Amino acid sequence: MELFDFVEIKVVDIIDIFLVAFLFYYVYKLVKGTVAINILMGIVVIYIIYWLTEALNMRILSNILGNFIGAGFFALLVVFQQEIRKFLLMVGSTNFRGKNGLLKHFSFMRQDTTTVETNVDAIISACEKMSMSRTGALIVIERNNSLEFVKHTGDYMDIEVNQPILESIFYKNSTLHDGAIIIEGNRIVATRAILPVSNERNIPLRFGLRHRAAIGVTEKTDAVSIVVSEENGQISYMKNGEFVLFETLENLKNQILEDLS
Ligand SMILES: Nc1ncnc2c1ncn2[C@@H]1O[C@H](COP(=O)(O)OP(=O)(O)OP(=O)(O)O)[C@@H](O)[C@H]1O
Repeated sequence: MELFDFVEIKVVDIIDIFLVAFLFYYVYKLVKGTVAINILMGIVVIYIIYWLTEALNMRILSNILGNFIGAGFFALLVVFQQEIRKFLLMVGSTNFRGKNGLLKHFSFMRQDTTTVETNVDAIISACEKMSMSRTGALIVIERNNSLEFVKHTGDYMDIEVNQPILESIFYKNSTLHDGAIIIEGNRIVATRAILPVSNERNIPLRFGLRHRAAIGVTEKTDAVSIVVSEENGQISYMKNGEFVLFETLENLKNQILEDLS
């Protein structure tokens, strides 16, 4: 008799294992570096103790922990509200989109059918210029999720994206320089918009409100944002509630083009 005769692995089991691994990977990615990781560890410890008390037939303790775990499921939805939201956004927007993405074949599932391409060249050139002159800027580019809720906090506009316009909006003495601009397709549709600020604890302290706001909008929607720091001219790119690292502006341009495709 073979040792593993009793183990029958079907294709479905393999898919199951992959999906669980995928789920764990994303849960870990979301909670890594946040306070949520401590809560998650607490839950794992309680679950292990519960499992042990069950195995050892310790009925009172296992009953108490069992009830706690049962009710805990709903508590988890509240505690991990931000993370669950981020996770659903990540699953729903990032990984299956793109030129060859799965959702491309299900075009009826997309809210937006914008065909006008954003002038990414103009955005990058403007950022480069603003970086050299230490001009602070915050640019948000809409993807599938509507940004109506942030647009109405600023002034509605309808201007074509081009380098001089971007530079003049963020020019220090301009009346429009404060807050964020929102880009839809190749139009600047709002200026002076106030974005939701991220509460993420693992954002380094050297980043102030402009950077937190740029992260915040990408946590709540699938938009991408670009910041030019007034303090040091550094250009940052944010997506899915995180900084996206890049080496050169050419890399950044290609990354944005890929994310918008
Ligand atoms: N919630 C927000 N939504 C949109 N814009 C914001 C928000 N909070 C701050 N800003 C913009 O960021 C500007 C500077 O903020 P702050 O100095 O705290 O940012 P920072 O991240 O340190 O960036 P910098 O490196 O440019 O100083 C503000 O004057 C404002 O224009």
